[in-house]
Amino acid sequence: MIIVDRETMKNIDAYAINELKIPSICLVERASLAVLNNINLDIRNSFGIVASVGNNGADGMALARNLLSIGKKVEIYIVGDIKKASTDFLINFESCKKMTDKIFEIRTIDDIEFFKNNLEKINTIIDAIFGTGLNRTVSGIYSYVIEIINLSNIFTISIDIPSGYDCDGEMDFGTYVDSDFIVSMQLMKKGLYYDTYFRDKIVVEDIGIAQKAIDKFINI
Ligand SMILES: NC(=O)C1=CN([C@@H]2O[C@H](COP(=O)(O)OP(=O)(O)OC[C@H]3O[C@@H](n4cnc5c(N)ncnc54)[C@H](O)[C@@H]3O)[C@@H](O)[C@H]2O)[C@H](O)CC1
Ligand SMILES: [K+]
Repeated sequence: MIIVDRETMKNIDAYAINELKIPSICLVERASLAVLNNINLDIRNSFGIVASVGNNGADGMALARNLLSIGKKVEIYIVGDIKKASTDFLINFESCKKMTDKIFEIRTIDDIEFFKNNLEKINTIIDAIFGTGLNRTVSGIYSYVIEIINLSNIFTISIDIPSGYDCDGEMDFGTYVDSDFIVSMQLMKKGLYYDTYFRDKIVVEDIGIAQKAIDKFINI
């Protein structure tokens, strides 16, 4: 098994997209389908997609669109400034806006209360707040949202990495999602592998990042 740190994963991602010209939206779509294929859709019918506005959130928007397409109950909660959203986030966010009006921004303490109360109506949380882009302490509204997710005791699936958890397993960024299951993209992340608490709750899925990009940065 190949195990990578954050920097190596970011380098591989960038090389695949910028040098091999693999469209990043294709990787995002594959990531969303990788999560979808790991959900038991016979028992999971109502979803709260909790996303920030980077590419971990982009994976979340693509998954939300796919869940809406098959008729699942989906509520989308955005934590972060949509005006700063990544291009890939906006592509599927635009579609989600056409498919549902249950899209809520979490910015204030009142929004936090609304979020907490609404969670009672769903049976699965999708954590799409942060992935390999986490680079500083989790604070403010982000930490409130993560605490509410953890206190909810609702089955929580994290995209790529539990939000707030350091990909390399070295830094304490304050708080992180206590994921029940993690679908990590393409390669096992160092922090998750060496942390026995998460290692048994994770699957690694191929999302179409070419072996040529991996070989360039991995010295086997
Ligand atoms: N193109 C690709 O490389 C692919 C990535 N995939 C997914 O994308 C994430 C990595 O996305 P990125 O945009 O780099 O960062 P995040 O979405 O993890 O974070 C968003 C954004 O948040 C800011 N930030 C960092 N730390 C904090 C903090 N403590 N508080 C507030 N904000 C914070 C920072 O600016 C980040 O940019 C990867 O994990 C995958 O899920 C696709 O799956 C495949 C292609
Ligand atoms: K995440």
